[in-house]
Amino acid sequence: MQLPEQLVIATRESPLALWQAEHVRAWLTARYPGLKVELLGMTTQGDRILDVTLNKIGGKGLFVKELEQALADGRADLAVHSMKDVPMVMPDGFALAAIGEREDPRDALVSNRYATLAELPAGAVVGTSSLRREAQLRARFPHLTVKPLRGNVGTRLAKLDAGDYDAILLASAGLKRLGLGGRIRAELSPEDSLPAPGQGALGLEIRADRADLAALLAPFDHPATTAAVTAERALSRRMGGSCQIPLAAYAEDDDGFLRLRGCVGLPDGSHIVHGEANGTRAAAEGLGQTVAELLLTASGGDILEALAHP
Ligand SMILES: NCc1[nH]cc(CCC(=O)O)c1CC(=O)O
Repeated sequence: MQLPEQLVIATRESPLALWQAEHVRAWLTARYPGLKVELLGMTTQGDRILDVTLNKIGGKGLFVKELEQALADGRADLAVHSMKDVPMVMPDGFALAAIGEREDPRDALVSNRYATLAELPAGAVVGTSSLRREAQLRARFPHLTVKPLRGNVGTRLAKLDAGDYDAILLASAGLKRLGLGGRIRAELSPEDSLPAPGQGALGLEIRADRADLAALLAPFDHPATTAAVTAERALSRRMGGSCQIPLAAYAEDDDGFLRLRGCVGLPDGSHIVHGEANGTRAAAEGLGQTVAELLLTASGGDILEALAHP
C-alpha cells in the first residue's frame, strides 16, 4: 500500500473532541512512522447552539455535518467522532472506516455532596439534558428534580461547582479521557442507567470513495467494540434512530457472544420498557433488530405514539 505523506483530521474544538483527535493522531504516527498528521479544528452547529435542548433542534447530525463537509471538499481526510454523536444512518458518500476500542461505557454521577443516586434526598436537583438519562432517573428515583444541562464537559462541571445542581450525570468516558475521572462519585450500573448506543466508542469517518484510507485505518478497529456498537445502532435505527425519545442500547461482548439490552420510554419516566437478547458477533445487526422488535411489542400505545410523533 502506498502511504500518503500527510493526513488531515477534522475535529470539533471542544477539549474532549481535541483529546480524541489527538488520540487518533498518536495512533496513526505510532503505526505509520513518517506520516504527518494535522488537525483541522471546526465549530459545529451543535457547539454553537447551547441554549436549547439538542432534541429540540435536530439532534445528533448537528455535531458531524460540518466535519463531513470538510471531508467532501477534500480539506480533511478523516473525522473523529464519539460514536454516540453519529447518526444511525450514514449519509450517502460517507463510511465508518473503523470503530476503536471502547472506553468505559457507563454513565457517571458527579456531585460535591452525594456519593450515590440513592443518597440524593427528595427534591435534589440533578443536571442532564439527555432524555435517556432523564427517563431512567425519573423511573427509578421519581422524587428527584431533573434540570437541563448543556455545554461541554468543563462547562457542565463548572455549573455543578457553582451550586446550580446537587448532582449531574455525564458519560464516564469523557471524564476519564480528560483526566477528570477523579470527579466521578459513582459509576451507574446498566440497571440504573443503561448507556446510549455507541457510548464510549470512537469512530473514524471517511469518504466512501477513499479505499486507500479505509485500508490504512482498518487496524484501528476493535472487532468486539464494532460488533457491540453495530448491535446498539441497529436497535436504535429500527426504533426510529433520533434522540427525540428516551432510548438506550448497550451490548456486552463475552468472547464473541453479545448480550444486548435496550430500553425505551417516556421522558417523564412514567412508562419505560426493557428488552434483551443474546447472539453472535456475526449476527449483531439482526440482534439489534430483534431487541427493537421486543421493545416495540412491549411498548404500549403511549410510547408508540411518542415514537411516531416526536
Ligand atoms: N452528548 C455529548 C457527548 N458525546 C460523547 C460524550 C462522552 C464520550 C463518549 O460517550 O464517547 C459526550 C458527553 C457526555 O455524554 O457526557
